[in-house]
Amino acid sequence: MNYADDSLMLHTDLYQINMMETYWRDGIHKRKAVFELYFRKLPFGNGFAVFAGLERILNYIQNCRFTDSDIAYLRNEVGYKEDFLAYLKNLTFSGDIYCMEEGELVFANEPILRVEAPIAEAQLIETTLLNIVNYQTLIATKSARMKQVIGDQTAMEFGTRRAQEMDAAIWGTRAAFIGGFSATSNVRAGKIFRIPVSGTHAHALVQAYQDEYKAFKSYASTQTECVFLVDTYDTLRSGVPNAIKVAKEFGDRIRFKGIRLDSGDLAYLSKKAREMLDEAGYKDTKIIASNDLDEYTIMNLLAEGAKIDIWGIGTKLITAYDQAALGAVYKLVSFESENGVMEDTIKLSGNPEKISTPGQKRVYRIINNENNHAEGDYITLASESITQEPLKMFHPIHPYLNKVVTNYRAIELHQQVIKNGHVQIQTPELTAIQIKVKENLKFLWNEYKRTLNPEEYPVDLSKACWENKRNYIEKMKAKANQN
Ligand SMILES: Nc1ncnc2c1ncn2[C@@H]1O[C@H](COP(=O)(O)OP(=O)(O)OP(=O)(O)O)[C@@H](O)[C@H]1O
Ligand SMILES: O=P(O)(O)OC[C@H]1O[C@H](OP(=O)(O)OP(=O)(O)O)[C@H](O)[C@@H]1O
Ligand SMILES: O=C(O)c1cccnc1
Repeated sequence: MNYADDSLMLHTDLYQINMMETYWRDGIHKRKAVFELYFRKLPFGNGFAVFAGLERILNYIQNCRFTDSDIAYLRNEVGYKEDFLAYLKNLTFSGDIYCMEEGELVFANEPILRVEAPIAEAQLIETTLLNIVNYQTLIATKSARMKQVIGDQTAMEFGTRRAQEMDAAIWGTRAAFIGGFSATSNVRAGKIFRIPVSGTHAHALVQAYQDEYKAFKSYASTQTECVFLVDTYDTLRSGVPNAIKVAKEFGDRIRFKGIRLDSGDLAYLSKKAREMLDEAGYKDTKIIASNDLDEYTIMNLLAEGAKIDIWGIGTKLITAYDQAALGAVYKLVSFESENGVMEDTIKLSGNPEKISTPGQKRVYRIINNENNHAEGDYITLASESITQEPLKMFHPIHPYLNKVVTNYRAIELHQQVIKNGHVQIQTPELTAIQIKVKENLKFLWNEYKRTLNPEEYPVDLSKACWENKRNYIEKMKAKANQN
């Protein structure tokens, strides 16, 4: 039997539904749970990450309802009983979600998103939320990292053909745009998200005509904006001269926008090609480079004085080539007890970095008013207020690393995006999110933004949050020892 693929409700791990059943049969499924989503280590050795994924999360939550085919599948193929299926059939997401804005800079071990919901519902959505945030944030971060190196020059996203399937191409393209890429070759992403689409042509065009000059001529006869790919046979002996020849022949009938280099020594070839274009009077014609580029090759090419104006980047961006996963997790930090009181929860680990921080929390960015730069992020318990001045910040794992900040402002990074299951915000235009990333980066000292070995940006706990964590560690260890 085939089941219609008509919802995302089963886009979760089986264990979530099994746990939901346990909670439901035990009658605790409606008890309020607080889960926080965060990652433990910044990707790519970068000094910051860029959060992306909220738009898709909101779409998902809005459509959170099991369809008939979902229920039929769970009944026929997984074997849940009718009473539990009846509960699932009527379920919608009824909780609250607090989240950073897309484009916010985010660091290790701070909650990006917080879910406050009946535990069964909060559990159900874990896998999808992680799936979305882990990928989109990874690609937005890779894109922003590349853009830090590229600076004000243009970066074009070329990755669809190499992406891990279609969803990755589409949402990865969106994340790449958030991180600072200007355009994509993926026309569907252009249609869905209104990302500018742009492109040149492939080697196949030249091969099809078996003659570079003829191929460029046919292209120029049919396209008004022309970027010629000049490396099919010999970049400097035939590619660039043929591009110039055709541009001259067509004159005002085309816009000779550029040439693309896709192999060989891109520094050397770009310099020579620039000379040839300039000599022929095409000073405004751009040089586009592609071929397995990443932030390191680009850094090298810039250091070599390459005359490249536009960077076309595919594989190493869309697949997050040097780090396949962000590793974000979703942890229960507080749960309603039998008598209706919220009690903090903790996950212990032999590795101090993996011990979760109990309690519902708030995250603030502390901006020094004197220099308008971020001193770090400050995590408090939700019950605390942050009015005390001066502010003592200390490292959560090495508390002797601390500092006192006096003249500052504290910007809360979470906003409520879902209330009782309903979306509370208007999602911003994609361009506005991209601009936000740029603005956010201005608050960061260069030491945190450099590509190689950036300084570690402080993410500190308030005293109350830290003491709460220490108390819970001791309490749970003592309990474990009694058993
Ligand atoms: N001047 C340069 N400095 C640093 N890296 C470069 C330079 N020129 C090219 N590269 C990079 O080096 C790699 C070149 O790869 P490789 O030599 O395998 O391919 P190629 O020159 O494209 O040859 P092919 O014709 O097989 O495609 C690419 O990642 C490219 O971006
Ligand atoms: O190198 P990337 O960063 O992944 O960028 C995308 C690559 O895709 C194309 O090559 P491909 O060999 O697929 O097609 P082509 O025949 O047009 O060169 C293009 O020429 C780029 O080299
Ligand atoms: O338009 C291009 O030049 C392009 C598109 C996809 C992949 N590589 C290059």
